[in-house]
Amino acid sequence: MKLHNNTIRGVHTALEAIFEEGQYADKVIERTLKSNPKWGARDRSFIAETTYEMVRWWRLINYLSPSKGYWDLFGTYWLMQGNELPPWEEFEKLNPAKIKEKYESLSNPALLESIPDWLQDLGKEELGEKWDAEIHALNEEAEVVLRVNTLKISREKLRNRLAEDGIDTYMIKGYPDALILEKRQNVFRNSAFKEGLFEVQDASSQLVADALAVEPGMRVVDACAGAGGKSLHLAALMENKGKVISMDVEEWKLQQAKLRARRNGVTIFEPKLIEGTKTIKRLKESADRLLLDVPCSGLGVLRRNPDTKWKLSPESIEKVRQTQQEILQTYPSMLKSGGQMVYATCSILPSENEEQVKQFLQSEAGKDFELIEDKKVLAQESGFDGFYIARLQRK
Ligand SMILES: C[S@@+](CC[C@H](N)C(=O)[O-])C[C@H]1O[C@@H](n2cnc3c(N)ncnc32)[C@H](O)[C@@H]1O
Repeated sequence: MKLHNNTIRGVHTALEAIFEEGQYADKVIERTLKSNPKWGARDRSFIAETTYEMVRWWRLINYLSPSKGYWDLFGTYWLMQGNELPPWEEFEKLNPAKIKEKYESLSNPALLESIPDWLQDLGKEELGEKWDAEIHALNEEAEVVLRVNTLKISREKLRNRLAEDGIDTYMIKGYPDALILEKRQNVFRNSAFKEGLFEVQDASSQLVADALAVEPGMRVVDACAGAGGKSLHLAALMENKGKVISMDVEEWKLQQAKLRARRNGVTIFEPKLIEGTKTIKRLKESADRLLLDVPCSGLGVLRRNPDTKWKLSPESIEKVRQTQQEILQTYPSMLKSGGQMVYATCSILPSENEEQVKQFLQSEAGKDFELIEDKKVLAQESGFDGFYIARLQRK
């Protein structure tokens, strides 16, 4: 592949914003790509993919590179991918044989998987022998998965329609609404997306709404709805009949959800900002189903958000665990007797998952609840994001 100076500069600008200004990788890439309308489709995918991959392998690249200069870092990354460097003066300091030798003499697993030492220790402590294969799987590039909006089109019809536009997809067993892209490409510009015929949503994430066993006509509360990914799925499973009350503490996310609901043709969506415990109390025993898709470390979705590795800390994970238990202690009161709820995270750590549910069930707030089943979705086994999904019933 031929390298171009100006697209590499695009990658540098993005990396600077991510590592020096602490901005989120997805937002930075979106902005970088917008900054130069002259870049074609190939340039754009080079910038997006290279930035993501360099963020993913940042610790390892920094270790192998002769300096912290962006040209050295990029050149090191390029060589790590098995490519050759062009004879540019920017790459003069790089010695491919030296980098290879340094890589081959490595044995520290945290360096090899390019994660912080504390994360290696935590992963081992929580997942034991499953950790090594899990972090390896979480370092792979994610596939692009679509969720068909069955309110507007069937999976088969959407598949044919996308194929006409050169977007080939395949289906997999166990994920009734999913289509997986054969080849990574930008689907947001496709007319089918603009018409609300699909959303981009990982296959594991699609299992969450399925687990809630909703039916048309029910009153469903999605208490941590964010930008509404799972609310939209719930509404589709409910055939747009009943009510989906989508709550969050961040108003801007609910605004985004509102726009997406419109595009998806979802009319049973009702956004509700959580302004304190009062908002929760007002909905006491009013829901047939409750989804708690709680904030989490995001360690199950490192493939998609590799910058999470560098933003997390043991303290931030502890803080998020506290929020998870606070939510479990108060939000289930919104569920009617006999109703069901799902507690879900995109984390693979038992301390955010089954241990939280156990603590809830043993507490006063959980005494009327029982666990029906739970699913620990590991990336190494599923091939998709890591998730935890527990289904509980209120007696
Ligand atoms: C995992 S995300 C939700 C993703 C969303 N369900 C989806 O499918 O796109 C967790 C959400 O919980 C929200 N959140 C954080 N603290 C909360 C709280 N105390 N109560 C309710 N939501 C909260 C965050 O703003 C975030 O949008």
